[in-house]
Amino acid sequence: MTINLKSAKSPWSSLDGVEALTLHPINQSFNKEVIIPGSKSVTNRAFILAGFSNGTSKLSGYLKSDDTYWCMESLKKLGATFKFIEDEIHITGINHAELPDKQQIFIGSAGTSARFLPGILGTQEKSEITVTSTEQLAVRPHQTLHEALQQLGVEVKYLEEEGQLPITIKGTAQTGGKVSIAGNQSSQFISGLLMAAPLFNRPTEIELTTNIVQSAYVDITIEMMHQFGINVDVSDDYKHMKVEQGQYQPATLPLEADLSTACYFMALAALNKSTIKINHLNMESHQPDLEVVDILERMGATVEKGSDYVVISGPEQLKGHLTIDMNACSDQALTIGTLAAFADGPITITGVEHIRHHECNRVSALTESLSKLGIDVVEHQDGWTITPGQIEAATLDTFDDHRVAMSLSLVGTKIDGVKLLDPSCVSKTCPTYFEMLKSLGISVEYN
Ligand SMILES: O=C(O)C1=C[C@@H](OP(=O)(O)O)[C@@H](O)[C@H](O)C1
Ligand SMILES: C=C(OP(=O)(O)O)C(=O)O
Repeated sequence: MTINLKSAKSPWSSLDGVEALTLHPINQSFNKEVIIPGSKSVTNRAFILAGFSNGTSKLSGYLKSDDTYWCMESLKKLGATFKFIEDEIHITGINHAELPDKQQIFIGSAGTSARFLPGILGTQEKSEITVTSTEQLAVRPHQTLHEALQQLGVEVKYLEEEGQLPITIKGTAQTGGKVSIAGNQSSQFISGLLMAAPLFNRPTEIELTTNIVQSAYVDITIEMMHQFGINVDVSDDYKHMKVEQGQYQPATLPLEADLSTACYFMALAALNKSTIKINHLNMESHQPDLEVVDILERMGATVEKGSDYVVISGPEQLKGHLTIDMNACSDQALTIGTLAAFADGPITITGVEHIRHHECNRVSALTESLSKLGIDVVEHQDGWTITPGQIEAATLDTFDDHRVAMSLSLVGTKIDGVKLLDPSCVSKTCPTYFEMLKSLGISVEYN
């Protein structure tokens, strides 16, 4: 029996049937403004917390993409209702005590749903929920989270391969209590435990046995749990967290724009001696990819930060001779790795071993892609040393990974004829990405 699917394409995907696209360079500087769609991380947290609140939440600024579509559909199957009213989404939550006795949900390729939902689904003894996904997501790391949930009284059963999706989740008479978990594979495991904790039938204490990668995502979780009425006690070193039992309360919230998506537009300006103003950003955001602004500054870009915008202007020549630890904002390692090919000296990126287990093995995917473009790349276990050189156009695989596609698209804005295969994978988090590039004057030819 195989119940996982190959594709996460949804009614919110774009570029249906487009097998490849070719990019052509800009050839002149531009000075433009853009608005970035909602954050996938914030939207899926808001959908889930609203979906388990006792009332109706009103959210604006949410993201429409494959990851958020399948999260919404899963919550609807569990009993939540979603209504689109003008530019808001109104979500009426389910009481977790009324989860269906038996149900099967499909979460697409979303790491967020895979790590945030199992805990919450394990808060009821009577219900048995099967979680299926794409084949890509099925084989990403999950078992550390599942073992932690088992310590907390949740039953997790593997339906195919040990440690992989699909799984069936069921609560028991006694959930909650103390749990120890490692945070060095994925911060999402910790976020998932935190979000479930108030709904367990005992108070929950989480102890971290390692540091947390991309720990700012845990800050986003704690901040949003607070917005939905639940407080988390955290020690200064993040090693101990304590969550009391409680019910999520509905919230009315504007959701933040996606700072990960914003980075491709900042990088585009930095690379093309151009200026971009990105409006409606939360410049105090916990989203870790905001750190890219400082990285671009180190690479020679000029930065102006406003209260709700940032302006990035690219230099004549991007600077190299840098070592950059990107552990805290590793979703952007591919973006900076791609820009490194255009710098005036080598750039070493460190601290990103865990991205070998994201949508694809991102470390080897960038090595392969830049090598095809003629760039000298030395791959390390936790990153690369990239030495700029003569770049030749090539046809590039996108590994069904939105971040590979968006990062490599940057090369096509400088070098004529770069062809990207399967560009619709950007629909995971930004279905409108290539149309946004076009609106900035970049030539995108769909093949
Ligand atoms: O919590 C979140 O919303 C996310 C956490 C990070 O995952 P890991 O901590 O698994 O690296 C990040 O890469 C992902 O894009 C979004
Ligand atoms: C790793 C990512 O996604 P996910 O939420 O599926 O983990 C990402 O968006 O770069």
